[in-house]
Amino acid sequence: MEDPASSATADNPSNSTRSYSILAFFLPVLLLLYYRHIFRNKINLLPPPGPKPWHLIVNLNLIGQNLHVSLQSLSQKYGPLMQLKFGLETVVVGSSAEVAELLLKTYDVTFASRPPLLAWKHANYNYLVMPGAPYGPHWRQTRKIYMTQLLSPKSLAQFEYIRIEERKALLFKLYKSSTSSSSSSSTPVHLKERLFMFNLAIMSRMLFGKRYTEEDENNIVTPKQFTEIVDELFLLPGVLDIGDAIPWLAFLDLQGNIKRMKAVKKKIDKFYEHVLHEHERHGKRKLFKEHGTNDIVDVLLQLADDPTLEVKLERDHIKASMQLLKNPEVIQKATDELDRVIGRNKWVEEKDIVNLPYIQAIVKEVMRLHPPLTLLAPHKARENCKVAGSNILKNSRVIVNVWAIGRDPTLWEKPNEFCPERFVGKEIDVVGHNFELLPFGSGRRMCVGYALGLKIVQSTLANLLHGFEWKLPGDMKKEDLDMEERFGGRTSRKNPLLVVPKPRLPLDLYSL
Ligand code: HEM
Repeated sequence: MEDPASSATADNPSNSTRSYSILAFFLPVLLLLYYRHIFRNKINLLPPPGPKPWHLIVNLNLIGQNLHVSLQSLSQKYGPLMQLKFGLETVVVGSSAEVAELLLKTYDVTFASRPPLLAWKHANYNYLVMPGAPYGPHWRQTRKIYMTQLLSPKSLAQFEYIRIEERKALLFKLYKSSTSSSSSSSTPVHLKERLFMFNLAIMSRMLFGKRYTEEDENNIVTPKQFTEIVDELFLLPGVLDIGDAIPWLAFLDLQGNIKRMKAVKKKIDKFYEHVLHEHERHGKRKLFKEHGTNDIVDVLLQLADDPTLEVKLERDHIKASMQLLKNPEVIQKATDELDRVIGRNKWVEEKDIVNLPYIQAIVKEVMRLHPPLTLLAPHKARENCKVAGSNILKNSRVIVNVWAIGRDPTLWEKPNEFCPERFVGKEIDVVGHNFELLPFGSGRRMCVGYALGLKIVQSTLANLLHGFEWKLPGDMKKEDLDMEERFGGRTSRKNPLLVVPKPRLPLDLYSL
């Protein structure tokens, strides 16, 4: 009998016809599947929407003086997740609470690195300073040191005496200027400048064990030199440098920024060397023996001898880490709360803040409308990542516009109005849990000093309102107040805020 299998030979014409018809039937299906696969991948590869780049200048032509404002208006056209080109750099911008949550929480680990900006290379110890450090063992270890040594709840409590002394000194100086004028009207004070110096004094004592904000012949820098250095260090990472956008043009230093970065690095290096020598010379005899506390330089010098550290602390690591460095009704409500809770016979202490919900609401509202950093420090994508249906490419610079989120009309009623009441009785915090309010960021790269920053801001604001009535100088009206931010590393009023303080507590409280 003939084996049916043996009859199915290649040269059998009926068999070949059957194969062709099967192929003819499946080919369109296979092609369809293949094209669907290609098409779908192509969709997967689509970047976030954004303006079309042109030539070398690419999207830089769209950026005005205030980057956060330009980015906000572009995002109104292209959406809350958009992509731009700054030179050769791919820049992805998140401008809504949802997108911020995706970037900083859902895909936190993907976006936890920093782009290698020139400022972080030249002025900040070759990316060793924590805000500019790439994700990895050095950053992890530095962050741990800060969280467990300098900025732990215990250290913050130990250093409270510095904040109390500096706050007393600030309030005393404000009182002095309120009484210094011979005429009945007091001299206006440049409040922003005073607060900057106050913060700097606290940080300088906590970090270096000494106040470098006052004239002292033993100090290696004058207060003016010290503040100039700090200003440059804050400002330079915020500049848009052509060398960051087009790296092969960096050597030309077309804007002169690299020269500035190197100059400030030289100055800060000399300063740090001096501080380190002073600490080494004092050895175990602390500069502030009376409180028995170590400043951060002491802590870092001790850690430098620790053989168990994952990354050996070299002198440059230590120096890098040292670099940490309009409504009368509202005022009436705040002072009513202060009078009721604190009374007129004492100053506000940090521990009182929990009982002052209106003061807390004012701080939140200030941080919503005027976040000290309008854009979070840039993050970097460590790998390709699909976010909200768009593909973000590895090495993209990722920016979150917290200023735009704070003014998003879909999140906030009357977003441009100053209204602390919007926070009263609401569970919205500023420490990275609520993505509509992110003054300190969120996730792995969130501000490491948020607890200290908040303590200083809340207690200072409370005492400024408790201790003084505030008036605008002469015939200046509240409408004349300029609340516009200038973009840079740290935002600040474009024009100085001059105000006149008048004491409102018993005079003996103002003495040092
Ligand atoms: C009101 C005060 C402060 C505000 C509003 C603030 C805000 C911020 C923001 C927005 C970031 C970037 C977060 C991100 O990239 O996602 C940041 C990072 C950082 N902040 Fe602050 N900060 C304040 C005070 C402080 C203080 C007092 C310290 C130190 C003592 C500090 C140390 C740092 C460091 C080291 C980083 C980098 C963290 C990292 O890259 O891992 N900040 N801060």
